[in-house]
Amino acid sequence: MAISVRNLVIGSGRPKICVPIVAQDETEIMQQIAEMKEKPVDMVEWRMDFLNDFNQADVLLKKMRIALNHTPILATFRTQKEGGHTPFSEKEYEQLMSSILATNCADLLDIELFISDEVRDRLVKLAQMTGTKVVMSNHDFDQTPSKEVIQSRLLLMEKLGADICKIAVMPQNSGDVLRLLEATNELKNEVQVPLVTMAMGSLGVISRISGELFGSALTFGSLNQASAPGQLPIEALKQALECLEQ
Ligand SMILES: O=C1C[C@@](O)(C(=O)O)C[C@@H](O)[C@@H]1O
Repeated sequence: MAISVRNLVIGSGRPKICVPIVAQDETEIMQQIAEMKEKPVDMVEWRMDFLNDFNQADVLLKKMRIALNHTPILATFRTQKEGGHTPFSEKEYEQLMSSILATNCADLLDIELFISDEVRDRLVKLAQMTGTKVVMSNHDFDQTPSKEVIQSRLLLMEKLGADICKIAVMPQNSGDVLRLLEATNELKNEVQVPLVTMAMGSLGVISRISGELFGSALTFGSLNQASAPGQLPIEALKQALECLEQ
């Protein structure tokens, strides 16, 4: 099923292109936003774990909201155990995410499935109260779990209130990529929310462009610096998606 965020429909038609902002401070953030202006960007993900200083994150987000006009913003703090850049306690995670929600400037918030149950559930509730969509996520940078595990994690996310369920895995061989695609394809008509799945690294590139066929609604493309291995530059990603568009 598709959802709308501002004017963007996620979950029908070609996968939408989400571009991560990977920046240390306001100057870099604004430079990247300016560079995006000419590019086919459907949504921006702000990877807050790359920031030098988290204290001003809410103030920065308000400025980004203005600079980005109507482009939807996904706010993400990726924890280190799931591939993030900076060590952070759960308490800090919850405080940062709550301060982001209080601005009402993020359209979507990434909440990790495996943060503690209490923090996760409190943040989901807070996001719902502020009308912010929840992208629940899980990342495995070492391997690709079994099809059953991939599917059960995505189903659990839906049950816990996710508006979008996302999983990224690391394939060791082509069979792993196929399993991720099969898990997605089988589940796409069983869930009521859009799925976002990807196999990372060079082996997994096919999964970043084939979402319309197999059921992944969003794909991450890089501006200058990739936020995860295997991301294609935005223009190449757009071209590949157009080639495969049905
Ligand atoms: O969850 C994801 C997906 C991702 O890990 C990728 O593989 O493209 C990139 C991250 O920035 C994002 O938060």
